[in-house]
Amino acid sequence: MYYFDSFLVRSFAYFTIKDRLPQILTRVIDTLHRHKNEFFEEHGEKGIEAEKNTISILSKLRNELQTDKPLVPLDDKLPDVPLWNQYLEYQQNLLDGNEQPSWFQSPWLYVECYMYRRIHEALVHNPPIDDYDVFKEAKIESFFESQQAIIALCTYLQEHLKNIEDLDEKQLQEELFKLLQVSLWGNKCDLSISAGEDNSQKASPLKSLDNLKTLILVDDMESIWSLLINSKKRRTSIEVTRVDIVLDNAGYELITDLILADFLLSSKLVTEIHFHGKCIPWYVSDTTKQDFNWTIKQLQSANNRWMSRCGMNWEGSIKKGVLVYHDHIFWTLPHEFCSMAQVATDLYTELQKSHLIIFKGDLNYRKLTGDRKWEFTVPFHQALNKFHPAPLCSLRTLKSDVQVGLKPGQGEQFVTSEPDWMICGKYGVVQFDASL
Ligand SMILES: O=P(O)(O)OC[C@@]1(O)O[C@H](CO)[C@@H](O)[C@@H]1O
Ligand SMILES: [Mn+2]
Repeated sequence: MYYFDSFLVRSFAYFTIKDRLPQILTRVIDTLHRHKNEFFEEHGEKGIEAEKNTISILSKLRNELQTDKPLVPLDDKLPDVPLWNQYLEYQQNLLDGNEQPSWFQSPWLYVECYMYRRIHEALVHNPPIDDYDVFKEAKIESFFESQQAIIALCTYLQEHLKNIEDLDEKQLQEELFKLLQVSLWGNKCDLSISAGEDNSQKASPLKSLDNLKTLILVDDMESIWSLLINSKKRRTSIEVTRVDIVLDNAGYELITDLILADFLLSSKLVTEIHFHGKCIPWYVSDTTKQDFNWTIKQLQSANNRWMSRCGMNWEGSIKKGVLVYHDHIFWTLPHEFCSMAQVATDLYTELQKSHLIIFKGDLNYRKLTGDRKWEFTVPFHQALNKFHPAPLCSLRTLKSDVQVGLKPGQGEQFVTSEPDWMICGKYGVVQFDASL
């Protein structure tokens, strides 16, 4: 480990930038090669030309990355370009005069986000394939690889929870805890950490919960339960209880989030759910609006009756306005969340309407905590650095070396027995922050 301009450039970060990011770029180039005919059929010669140009831009990008070239401003005229280029200037100002931000010499969080935005820029510059999602194939494959687990969850929701009104409070709490854990462990299925290798859910999601419980390092599920049940008890017939879920990966993880949302609505713990997805293809498997709509349609047309019932119900909830999908450019900027109030005031104001914001996944956790090398025992509230639009919680499996809110010795216990405990995705947290 070494310090660089107050950012600790960490060994895992270096591995990611030097090895994993080029692998991801290579997969993207390979995907474009493999879809050449599709581009020709759809767009003729123009499609082939666009594919060729995009591949050469991405090959050049990969070389820049691998040879630690300076980071350059974006120029694809999309609305987020000024924010990206201001951020580059901010990074420039952190350095002394003659140095320039470069791939190895800039904060990991920034250069990784920057790479995904540069991939998008390469496509945007090459109509008519400018709206092509280079990760779509991987996300779809991951969905189909997780079919058994998805069927198990839809069956559980439709069969086991069909008489949800008859459940008493204790049973309701138990079901909430189960589905919070299913949503937490759904976060293991992320294609960025696997650099695109299959990372689908094979085991039955509900059967494995008990022996995974000990792997939850921070368990604030009780706090989430009391916030929701008290809000339900206090709520008059015309009032709203709103939960926002800041989504992470498409495929299996998105299903776990939809199942959790359905339970929250059907149990009347919550009256509306707001989902937040990404505006552009991001970190290989993150959910875009296209992924969200495709997933609902896919369920509806499934030949499994419980899957299609879920798909119909969820489309109905969207039509009724109790399930709302948002996407804001802030989620695909490099900024830490403590700057949201300044950088994306409209989004911060929107999130202030929520009673509970659930942040899914590791990248969101890194942005919540500013991706700093905090001491493990620093309180979560302190690491949030005044980011607090509403009570919030993180459901995150550990895939990068930042963790706060642990008890003394809880992190240190792994240093010898499991040195990669923070990056292997085996451990998780359900970490809650109540109020300012
Ligand atoms: O946010 P997610 O999907 O849980 O994880 C994103 C991730 O795979 O990408 C980064 C490493 O490349 C890390 O933040 C993390 O490992
Ligand atoms: Mn992700």
